[in-house]
Amino acid sequence: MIDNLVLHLQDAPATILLADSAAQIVDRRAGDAGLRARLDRAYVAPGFRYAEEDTGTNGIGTALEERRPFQVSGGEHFREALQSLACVGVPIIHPITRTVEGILDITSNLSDSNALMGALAQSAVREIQSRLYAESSDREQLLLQSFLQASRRGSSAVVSLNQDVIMTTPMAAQIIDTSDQALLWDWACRMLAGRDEFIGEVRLADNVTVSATARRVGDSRTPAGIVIEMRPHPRDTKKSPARQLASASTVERRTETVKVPGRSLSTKRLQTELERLVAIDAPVLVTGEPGAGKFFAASALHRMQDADGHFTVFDAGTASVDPVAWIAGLVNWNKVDGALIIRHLDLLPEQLVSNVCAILSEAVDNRAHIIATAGEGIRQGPAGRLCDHFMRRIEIDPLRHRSEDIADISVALLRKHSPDRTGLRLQPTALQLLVARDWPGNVRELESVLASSLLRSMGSDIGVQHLPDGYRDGDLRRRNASTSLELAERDALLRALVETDGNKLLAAQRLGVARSTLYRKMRALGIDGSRFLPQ
Ligand SMILES: Nc1ncnc2c1ncn2[C@@H]1O[C@H](COP(=O)(O)OP(=O)(O)OP(=O)(O)O)[C@@H](O)[C@H]1O
Repeated sequence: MIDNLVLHLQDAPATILLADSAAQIVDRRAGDAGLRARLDRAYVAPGFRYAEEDTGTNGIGTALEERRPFQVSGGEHFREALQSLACVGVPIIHPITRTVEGILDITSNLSDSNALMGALAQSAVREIQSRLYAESSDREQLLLQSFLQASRRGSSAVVSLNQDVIMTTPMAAQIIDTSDQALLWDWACRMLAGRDEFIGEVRLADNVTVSATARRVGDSRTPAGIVIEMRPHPRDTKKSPARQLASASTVERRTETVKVPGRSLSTKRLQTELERLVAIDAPVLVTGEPGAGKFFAASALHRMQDADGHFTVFDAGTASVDPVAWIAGLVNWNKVDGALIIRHLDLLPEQLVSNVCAILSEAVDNRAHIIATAGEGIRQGPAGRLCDHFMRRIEIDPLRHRSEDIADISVALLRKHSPDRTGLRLQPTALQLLVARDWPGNVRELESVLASSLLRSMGSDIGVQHLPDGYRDGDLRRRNASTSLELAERDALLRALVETDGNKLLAAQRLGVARSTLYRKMRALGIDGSRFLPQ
């Protein structure tokens, strides 16, 4: 490569200097006799070192220091002996390791300098770098590609490494020191044993703690290396001045297996979805009807992600009481202190939507743990545009679509309301009645029915006689609806009634039918009108 460049400069009054990563000249080529003599007199020759700290501003040392092409002419040189020269130095950066391998410099007499010198040096260096890339192994190339992919993804600090090489984004370079390479490698190898991805916290050598996601690159038998995406804890971004070379210690998040009560297909799907989301640091939106268990699922997910961490709950439904204080609280939410759950996002007052949008965008960048719950209608309201921030969604089915869950959920709820009386159960006939209902208020309604039944049963199993009024009647069944069309109609009708708080006129308008039609349909489909508020 250098020989090629020499050919280019054969007749030009310029010389090519090659320096190593310590700014020591290792080669000098081309240049006429006059220039060579001048360079000799100024000690610009192999064996001499041109580090900026020793020689001041110069083409080699300053380009090395600044890691970028650097042009310097005449009097801009610090040393007098160099002031009759013009130089341009270009760092040769290894494409895999990103370390500066050396400097290619073109020097001429000041009177002969021209703007093309810089372009020529840069194109030569590009050529050298692409050869270095071609000569690197497949493993290193694969590692580089994964590194670039992760770096492009977002704002976290990225480190790619194996036993031989380490690549860092500028942000990562601020966080880690050279001594951290072995430490990170050791941590990631231990954590990735038997899996492809691990999320946890790692304490670096100078007590900087970072949340890190480590991913294996390549197959498990012959891995090319590991990509680690790190997010420093804000209090740790500045390294402590007294660097303590303590040994590595890993602070892993303790995860917990949470089993959602229920045996329906819908609950099994929910369980699988929650387990999948545990490893993903992205905002999650949980939607469903009122009382269906959105918050229950959100807190289960949080416990699965971080069993010991706490979370802060903000209820968007109460934001209109004091919007300024509400949004100030949200802005000041400190991600270090755990996860954030925003309930009833669909009820967020319109005036706060933009502020929450900004907070969510930042959270997405920081991969903070945010879970929001909302009614299914969120898309239609002003808060609809917030949905775009949630790449992960969970939908909680209404209880009437998963009546197989009622037995298991009842056991959990009875235990919750009567922790001392374990083994307390619903008698089969009572359970049968409960299973046959529509539950427009979903699990919340079931919970309040069971809580009041418990008071009546005074410690014994719950029978039909203990159920509250209106829940003992076996005729109030939904199972008269037999076809899927009828079931769909029932759902639409019930939803409209729930959403309008039982206001039949509004529900009929929402459905686009006359009120008389609504009553007729309710009777035909066995919907109990008395369960909704009288108009
Ligand atoms: N699968 C479940 N097992 C046991 N309890 C549940 C389950 N789902 C919900 N619950 C309980 O039911 C009640 C209502 O649930 P939750 O508050 O999660 O509903 P929601 O969908 O967030 O309601 P809303 O949006 O109306 O506030 C809570 O007390 C919750 O603990």
